[in-house]
Amino acid sequence: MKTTGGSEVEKRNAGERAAELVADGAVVGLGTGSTTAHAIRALGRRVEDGFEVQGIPTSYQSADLAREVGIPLTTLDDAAPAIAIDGADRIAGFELIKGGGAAHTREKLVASAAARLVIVADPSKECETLDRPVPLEVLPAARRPVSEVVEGLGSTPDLRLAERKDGPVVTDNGNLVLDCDFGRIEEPADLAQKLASIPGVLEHGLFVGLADTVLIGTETGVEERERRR
Ligand SMILES: O=C[C@H](O)[C@H](O)[C@H](O)COP(=O)(O)O
Repeated sequence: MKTTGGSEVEKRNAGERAAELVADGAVVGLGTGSTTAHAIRALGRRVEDGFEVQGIPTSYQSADLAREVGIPLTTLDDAAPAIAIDGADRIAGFELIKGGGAAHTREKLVASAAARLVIVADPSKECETLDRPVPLEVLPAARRPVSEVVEGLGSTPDLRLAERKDGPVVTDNGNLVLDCDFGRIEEPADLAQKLASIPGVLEHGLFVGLADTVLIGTETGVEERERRR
């Protein structure tokens, strides 16, 4: 259920601008997805030019790409990111739905540890009110009980199926993903709290109060928004 409606130029403009925001010597959280990939490649080019950064990946995808472009990797055990760069599936102001690539658990961990979270996206991700299914990463043994609780909250959970294998998507952490459609989410903070309290839910894809900067790439440049604290 990836929602990658934007053009590569829009994504690249956002990603490359985010890479410019990284200071020499910084530890950077490396998000997942097609837009963040542009930021990782741009950071790799800066590293080739002598820039020193260390990346904390949020998935196999971002770790492999970082290695490919020469970004040294570290972990949250060893370093705290000054900045994290990540994509989003839906953006309403500074509130997000993430997890279209099933990476939202580690993405939220790294984003929460970072001093600044920069979101990169194309204009197709923007909306007035969050309105897409919210991914939940759930322990395999918790699929049925979690589904029942989520149904009680007014959603019909949908087990995410793999595209190139029979059966479900299995996350990088060995769990399942339930995509839960709540319609228009008028109170994301309230829903986030309810989802976080369900036993067996590792993490949900609502990111509330985490994003500091939103970079929307366009065909000709980047629109930048900074959250006032
Ligand atoms: O699990 C995946 C992530 O939350 C991605 O950051 C999100 O799906 C956006 O990906 P993309 O930039 O490819 O649209």
